[in-house]
Amino acid sequence: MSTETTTLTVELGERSYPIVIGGGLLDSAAEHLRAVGVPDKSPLMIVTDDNVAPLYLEKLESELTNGGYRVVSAVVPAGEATKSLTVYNDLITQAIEAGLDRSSAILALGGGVVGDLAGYVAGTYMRGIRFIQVPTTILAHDSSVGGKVAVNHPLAKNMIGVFHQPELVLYDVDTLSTLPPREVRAGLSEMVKHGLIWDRAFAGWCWDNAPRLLALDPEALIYGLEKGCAIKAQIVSRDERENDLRAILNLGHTLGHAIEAVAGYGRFLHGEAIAVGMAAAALLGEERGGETGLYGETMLMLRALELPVTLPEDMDTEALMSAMQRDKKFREGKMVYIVPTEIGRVEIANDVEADAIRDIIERLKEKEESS
Ligand SMILES: NC(=O)c1ccc[n+]([C@@H]2O[C@H](COP(=O)([O-])OP(=O)(O)OC[C@H]3O[C@@H](n4cnc5c(N)ncnc54)[C@H](O)[C@@H]3O)[C@@H](O)[C@H]2O)c1
Ligand SMILES: O=C(O)C(=O)C[C@@H](O)[C@H](O)[C@H](O)COP(=O)(O)O
Ligand SMILES: [Zn+2]
Repeated sequence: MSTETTTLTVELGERSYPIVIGGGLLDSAAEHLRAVGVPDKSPLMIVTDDNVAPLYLEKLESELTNGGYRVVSAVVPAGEATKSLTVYNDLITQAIEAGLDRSSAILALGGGVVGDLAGYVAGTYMRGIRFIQVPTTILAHDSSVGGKVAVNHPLAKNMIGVFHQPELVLYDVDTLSTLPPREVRAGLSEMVKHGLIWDRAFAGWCWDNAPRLLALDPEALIYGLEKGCAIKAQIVSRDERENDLRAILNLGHTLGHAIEAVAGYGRFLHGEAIAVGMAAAALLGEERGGETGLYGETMLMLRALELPVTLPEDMDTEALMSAMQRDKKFREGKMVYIVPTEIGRVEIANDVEADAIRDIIERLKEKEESS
């Protein structure tokens, strides 16, 4: 996929950083690291997973080595279960053994799992060292931007983490050509989320262009990724630490994270669980007086992207309800839900009754039975 390079900026004062999006960027990684001031006297550590390593690790290692950097690499098992304190501890050990110091950078080469995990290592090793995101999934247009980094606890997603912004997001879209179709679909879930929370026209565009996006049409894909990154960057710039506005990026996540934890990490991909969560949120929104057709249109969009919109019959409603109590938006005894009011607009609501959520969960199961 050969394309022009676009650079967006996450505006965070002296911690602002570029998101560079284009084809062939792995081949010029050293130049991009230098441009953001990563020194070459201290070793760098690339963290990647065992699916991505055979595809892109050697290319990145040799580019950086040829560019004058000293590089060590750590390969973790692919999959959500890797976002754990156990793997985190292994990576800290490898960083110490490799002699990483406070001028070193950690590079995350992979999807959101590697990005969140490596970012948490970078954010805590010696109280925080430089961090570079090198995303290789569609979903990672979301996860690589904004500095939320974490590992999971068996009881709750992303429960152990920090905010640690990267200094560069280097998004080589050529890497996306090797993504398995299920991962393509899961990534598009967060793309359409950016439309559903912020930009009605973009949500409509994702719907209209679903076949092109699913087929990895380069023009459509790059437009969608740039637009998604731009929306995320705007929101993060206005509310870096989720005091208020940033919570809207959590559309579908209260239920989605509960689904991931209750099902067992990895059974539902993150983007799949979030799609079910967004369907639930749209149903809730319509019932609370949102625009007519909100639920129906959201369902059509998600289905056009071939995403799940129902829950398996055997999913335990009360287990989901308990897991939702552990959501990071739960404050002062109140659940907070991101509820659509129309396509492209959401409210942050703390007055949703638990029974309304229970009822919606049951109805999402019923829909599967009748289809
Ligand atoms: N920090 C944030 O703001 C944020 C935002 C959204 C999601 N997340 C997190 O991101 C994670 C999901 O990320 P993901 O969907 O990228 O999952 P992932 O990192 O597990 O990647 C998906 C799968 O694709 C493989 N893969 C990655 N790149 C590939 C490529 N180019 N070619 C072939 N295979 C490739 C991986 O090995 C993995 O098996 C979840 O843990 C979620 O909580 C974080
Ligand atoms: O960046 C954010 O803010 C988001 O909410 C983006 C989400 O897509 C992402 O899954 C995030 O990791 C969820 O954050 P959490 O605070 O609910 O764990
Ligand atoms: Zn998410």
